[in-house]
Parts: sequence; C-alpha cells; structure tokens
Amino acid sequence: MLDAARSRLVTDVTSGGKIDARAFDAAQFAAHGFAWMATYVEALRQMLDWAERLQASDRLRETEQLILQIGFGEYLAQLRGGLAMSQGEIVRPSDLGLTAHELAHLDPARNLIEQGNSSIARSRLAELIAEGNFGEAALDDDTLLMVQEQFRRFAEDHREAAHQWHLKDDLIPLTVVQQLAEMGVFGLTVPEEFGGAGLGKLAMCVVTEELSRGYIGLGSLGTRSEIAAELIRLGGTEAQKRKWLPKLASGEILPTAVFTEPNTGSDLGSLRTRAVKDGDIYRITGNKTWITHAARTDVMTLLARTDPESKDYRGLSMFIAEKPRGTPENPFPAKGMTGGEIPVLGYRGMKEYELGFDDFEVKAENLLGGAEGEGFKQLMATFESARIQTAARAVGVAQCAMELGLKYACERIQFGKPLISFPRIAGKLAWMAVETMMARQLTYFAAREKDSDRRCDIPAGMAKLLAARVAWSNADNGLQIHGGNGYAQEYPISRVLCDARILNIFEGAAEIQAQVVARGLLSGRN
Ligand SMILES: Cc1cc2nc3c(=O)[nH]c(=O)nc-3n(C[C@H](O)[C@H](O)[C@H](O)COP(=O)(O)OP(=O)(O)OC[C@H]3O[C@@H](n4cnc5c(N)ncnc54)[C@H](O)[C@@H]3O)c2cc1C
Repeated sequence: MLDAARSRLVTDVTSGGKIDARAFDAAQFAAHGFAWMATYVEALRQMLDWAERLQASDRLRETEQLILQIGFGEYLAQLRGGLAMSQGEIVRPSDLGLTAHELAHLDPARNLIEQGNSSIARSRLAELIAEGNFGEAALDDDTLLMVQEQFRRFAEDHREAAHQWHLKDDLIPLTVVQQLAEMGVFGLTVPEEFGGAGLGKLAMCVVTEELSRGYIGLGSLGTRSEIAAELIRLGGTEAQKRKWLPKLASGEILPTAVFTEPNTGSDLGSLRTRAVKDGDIYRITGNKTWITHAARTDVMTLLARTDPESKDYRGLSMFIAEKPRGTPENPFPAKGMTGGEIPVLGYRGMKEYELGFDDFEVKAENLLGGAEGEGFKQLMATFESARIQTAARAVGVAQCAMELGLKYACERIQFGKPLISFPRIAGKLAWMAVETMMARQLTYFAAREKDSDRRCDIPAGMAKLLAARVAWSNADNGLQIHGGNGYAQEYPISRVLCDARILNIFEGAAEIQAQVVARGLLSGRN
C-alpha cells in the first residue's frame, strides 16, 4: 500500500528526479498523509521487532501480546480506513489515490483488523495495567536499566513539587538543576574526552522519558545542553570543543537556544537578526522570541545573518554568545540585550522570553566553527538528536497521563463501581498504554539508528510526529477520565494537558515534521 502511494506521489510531486516545491505544496495533504502512513508502518515494524526480541527470551507475556495485537489491529484498521493527522484531519486511502486492488493487500490481515482491537482485548489489557504492568520496554541492557531506575526515583520524588512550580509559575529551583547536573544529565551524550559520560542517544531517551514522566520541565532541562553540545561537538573548532564542552557537560554553564524570531518560526532560513563584524567582535541587532530559559542561562547558541545580501539559509551563522546569568530582579543584565517574559499555559519551570538585541557584542572567536555562512547547516546537523530527545519527552508525558488516568479510574466510584470497570474507561486506558509503547519503540529505534551512526532524520521525524500526538491524546483522555476534577488546577492532569500541547509545536511543528518525513521518503531515502 505504502509503495503504491509513494509511486503515485512521486509522479505528482517530482520532476527530473527532484521534488518540485510548487507541486509538493499543492499535494501537501496527500504528501503529509503519506508521511503519517509511513510512520504507522514504521511503528508497526518496530513493534514486531520488539515482540520478536521479547519472544526470543520468553518474555512475550500476556500484556505484551495484547499490546501487540491491539496495536496492529488498530493501526492496520486506520491504514485501511483513514488516520487522524490531527483532530479533524483524516487522511484516507482515497486521498492518496489508492485503489480497491491496492487496499486488498491488507486482506490477509482481515481478522486482525476486525478483531485485534476488540473491547474484550482492551478490557483485559486494562486489568493488567491496573496491576502496574505496562509491558516490558525491552531495553535489554543492565546499565540502561540502572539509569532508568535512578531517574525514575528522582522524578517520582519531585512529582508533587513540580506541580507546585507549575501552579506558582516558578523556575525549577537551582538546587534541583544542580542535583541533575551531579547525576550527569547535562553531559550524558558528551564524549568522555570532553568530560561527559559518552553514552548514546538511547540512554538520553531513557533519562529524558523518566524525567518527563515526573514533569516535562525536568525532562526538558537537558534539551538546551544537548542542542548546544551537539552544535559544538559537530560544528565547533577544536578550541571551542575544549573550552565549552566540559562546562556544558558538568552543568557549570547553562545554555539557551536562540533561533526563533517574531516573524520567523518554521521558516528559520529567512530570519533577520543581523550580526556585523567589527574588529574582534560581532554586533548583534534584532529580535528573537520564544526563547526558553533565556534569563537564567550563561550562554546562547544564537543564529543570525552575517551576509546582509542574502535572504535565505545560506547567509546565516551560529554564535556561542556569552551573557551574564540573570536574576529574578534583573533577568537580562547584559549590555545591548533586553527581554520580557511570555506568560504561557504550560511547559513552565524555565520560562519563555522575547529578546531584543541592539549592538549586543559577541567575541569573533565565538563564531561556531570559525566560518560564516555555516549556521543553518550546523543547526540541521543537530535536528536528529533534538527531535529524538523531544520524542522521548513526549513518551514520558504520555506515560504520565496514562498513569494519572489509571489511578483516578481505579479510585473513583460511580454507579457503585470503580470507573475502570466500565469498558469505555478501560478501553481508553488500554489504548493509551498501547500507543505509548508504539511511540516508545519508534523513538528507541530512531535513537539506535543515531547511535549506529546512520542518517536518521526520517525515523527521528516520525518518532517526534507520533509521540507528540500520543502525548496530546493521552493527556486529553486522561483528563476526560477525571471528569470535572480534571479541569481543576489542583489535579496534576490539568497541568499535563497544558504541558502535552506544546510537543506538537516546538522542535518542528507536526506539519513541518510531516513535511520533512514526506520529502525524505519521496526523494528516495528510507
Ligand atoms: C513554549 C515554547 C518554547 C519554545 N522554545 C524555543 C527556544 O528555546 N528557542 C527557540 O529558538 N524557539 C523556541 N520556540 C519556538 C518554536 O520553535 C516555534 O514556535 C516553532 O518553530 C513554530 O514556529 P511559529 O510559532 O513561528 O509558527 P509558524 O511557523 O508561524 O507556524 C504556525 C502553524 O503553521 C504551520 N505551518 C508553518 N509552515 C507550514 C507549511 N509550510 N505547511 C503547512 N503548515 C505550516 C505550523 O506547523 C504551525 O502549525 C518555543 C516555542 C514555544 C511555544
């Protein structure tokens, strides 16, 4: 089915073996639908791989079997009937020009499609997850399991405090940041020679997921360090690596990522902030927005235009711009830099800011890689890792929402029975557990690809795309299970709903992610 859809789209949107941008935009709904379809297929492949690994060691027990069966049944049914790219945007096989003959490829799976995700299967799975059995993740690595346990306990210990940080709109206390630094969060993937733990992206996923399962803010503290370290590790000069990586890894310096502008979000290549060389400094002038943790950080990875003649990504350069750390009383003490907080629904704990630069000075030696015009390429080289990290945050949030819904459904009595004994409630919870596992396995796959030094922009995009949707739907269903109480700020699920919503927007919004996946696959990569 996927091959047939691809062939048809390739005919429609390419010319001379290359994507034709205008034709691609005209066919965007179908192209993005294809990206989603391919994401489902990859998720199913990874679920099969997961199940086979479990089976090989006699660990494919009832919970895992049900997760596999329900997941396959539902996703195959959606592939045949239509799948939701977002609420209200259903892409159907007919949108991709698929014929009855091509749909018949799914006939051998008819039983699975019709009965895999049955109410009986969901109710049984709900019984199992109510015992705290969510299915084995199959990490199969003692070090990773130890790390998982350590961060699970840390997040658990901070769960209640985190809800208060959210309600009071406080920054995450520096003592907590310091504890995470001591646990190695900021240097997890930095090579050992630069003071990091030298672990892979799979370890990053495990840590991120566990922290985000407690609170998205905890799982997001490391995001900016991961971006900065990747930028410098991949694009920096030897001197820049020696200077910055050890301090980033230890958490001695906290970085912030300064890319988005008021008029430039998804289309970063057209940004306007200027950097003008003046002797041994650059002068930065322009406006940035949506900058997370901008005040309480020591260094900015800042993207600006060094070639005033250019209009696109080619004239951009990346800077490692030092700034003094701000305080609540004086958040932006730097000369040439101002800022203001943007009040937000969720994803609190680091705060978001708009920034203004007026002749703000950056040392010329802090031009990343020592060469102008490389900034966009340098940033793109970090996208895979940042998207995998965000997918892992989404998996953690999805798991958290499911667990909150489960706890409530077991405790709340209506019509003389706990909510979980009603099939509509049990079914929601079972599906949340299934889809969380699917998003998790897809995310692990992207991480393993990255750890094997294979190009993985497509799996990383797929993982981010799916995991963000799962986080949002779990949060929504988790809140629904809480009824009116879910709408009360006192209940953590109200926060999780706000936190989950951002995952579909930053690190490449859902539409942009689908665009990246579709373009990649239609250009012949897979
Ligand atoms: C809480 C929060 C924290 C953030 N933190 C940071 C940070 O630390 N540093 C930083 O630099 N940025 C940060 N951002 C910015 C974030 O990366 C951008 O919001 C994101 O890239 C989207 O850009 P935009 O908001 O300008 O939306 P736009 O680009 O204007 O897009 C609006 C909508 O249109 C869709 N769209 C855009 N182009 C297309 C297209 N070609 N086809 C179809 N649909 C399209 C988008 O998917 C989106 O749904 C943060 C944002 C938020 C909300």
